[in-house]
Amino acid sequence: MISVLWSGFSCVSALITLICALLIISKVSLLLTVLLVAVSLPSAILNQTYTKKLYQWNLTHVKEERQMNYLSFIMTDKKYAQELRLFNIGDFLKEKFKAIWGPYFAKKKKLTKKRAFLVTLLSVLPQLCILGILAVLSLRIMGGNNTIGDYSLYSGLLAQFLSSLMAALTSIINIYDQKLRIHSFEEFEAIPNAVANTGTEKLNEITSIEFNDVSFRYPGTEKEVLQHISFSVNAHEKVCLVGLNGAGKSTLIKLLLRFYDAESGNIRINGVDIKNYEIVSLRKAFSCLFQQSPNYAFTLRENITISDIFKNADENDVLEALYNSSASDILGQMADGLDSYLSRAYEENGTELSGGQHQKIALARTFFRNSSVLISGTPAAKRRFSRRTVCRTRLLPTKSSS
Ligand SMILES: Nc1ncnc2c1ncn2[C@@H]1O[C@H](COP(=O)(O)OP(=O)(O)OP(=O)(O)O)[C@@H](O)[C@H]1O
Repeated sequence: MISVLWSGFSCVSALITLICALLIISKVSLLLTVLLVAVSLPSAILNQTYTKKLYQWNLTHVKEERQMNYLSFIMTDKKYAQELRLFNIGDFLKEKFKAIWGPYFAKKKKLTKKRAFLVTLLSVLPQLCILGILAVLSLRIMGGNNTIGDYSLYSGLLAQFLSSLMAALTSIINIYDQKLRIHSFEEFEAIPNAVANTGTEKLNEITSIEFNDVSFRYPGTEKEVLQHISFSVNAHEKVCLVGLNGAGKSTLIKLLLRFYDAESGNIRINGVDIKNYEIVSLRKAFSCLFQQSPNYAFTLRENITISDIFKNADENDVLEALYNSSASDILGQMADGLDSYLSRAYEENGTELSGGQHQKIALARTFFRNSSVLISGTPAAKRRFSRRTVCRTRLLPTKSSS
C-alpha cells in the first residue's frame, strides 16, 4: 500500500514535468509532439501487459519457489547442520536446487527476454520522433527563425521529457504490479476461516470433556484419521491416551483445541459443544506440551512467561514453574539468571541448551500457564504432571534422556 502511495506521488510529479516539457516542445512542431506522445503509449501498454504476464507466471510457479526456499533454508539453518555434515549431502542438496532452478530460470528468462526485446523496439519510436523534432529545429535555426540557444533549450527539454516518461512508466508499472498483489491478498483474506469463531460463551474451569462419535480427516486428504471416537474425562482424572504411531492421539488434541473442527460428531466441555465457546477462552483453559515444542531465542524468563503473557506474575511464579519441571539447576548455570538469552543467534553471551534442557524449559512454560487442564505430548513429561491432567503416551515409549 505504501509502495502504491509513493509510486502515485512519483507518477504525478513525473507527469507534471512531462506535460510542461511537451507544452514548450509543441512550439517547435505540434504534429511531431502529438506523434511523440502517440508512439510513447504502446511501450506503456506493453509494459503493463508483461507485468501481468510475469505476475501470473510467478503465481503458477509458486511450488518451485517454495521448493527452492525450502532447500535454501535447510542448507543454511542450524537445525540441519549436523546431519548435513554427517551425511555429506551438501552437493546432493545443491544439485536438487539446481534441478529446480535450471528449468525455472530458463522459462523466466524467455519471458523476460521477450519483454526486454519488445520494450527496446518500441522505445526506438519516441527516439525517432525526437530526432525529427531536432531536425525541424535545426532547419528553423538555419532559416533564422530560432537561435542556437533555443537548440540547447529544446534538446534539454526533450531529454527531460524522456526521463519523465521513463519515471512515469516505472511508477505506473509499480502501481499496477502492487495492485495485482493487493488483489491476491484480498482474495486470500476473503477465504472463510475453516474454524469459525462464532462462539460467545466464556470457558473458565473445566469439569468434563466428552468426545461423542467424533470422526475426522485432514482437509484435502482421503484417509479418515479418527473414526467414531467416544470417551469422556472428568475433573481430577489423569488419563493416558495410548496408541500406535499415527493412531491419531495428537489429532484428538488438535480437535479439542479447535485447530480443526470434527467432520462429524461433537466435542463437549462441561456439557457444552466447544463451538459455542469463544476460541481464545477455550484455548486459555488448556496448557499443552506439544511433541515438538519449540524454544524461543529470547531470555529464560520470556521462554517461560510467553505461555501466559497477560498473567500478572512475579518472579516466584517463574521460579516455581522451573522447580516443577526440575529445571532449577538450569537457572543456576545462567550468568544473567532469568535474563540470560537461551540462544546465541543474536546474543554472543547467550546460552545454547541441550535437547533435554530445552524440553524441561518447554515443560516449565506449560506449568507457568494458568489453565484448567494440562496436556502432555511427550511420555517423559507425564511423570511430572501433578495437577488434573490429560496426557498421552506411545504404546512403546521411546528411550529419552530426560
Ligand atoms: N496436517 C496433517 N495433514 C494430513 N495428515 C496428517 C496431518 N497431521 C497428521 N496427519 C496424519 O494423521 C494421522 C494421525 O496423526 P497423529 O499425529 O494424530 O498421530 P499420533 O497418534 O499422535 O502419532 P505419534 O504417536 O506417532 O505421535 C497420521 O496418519 C498422520 O499422517
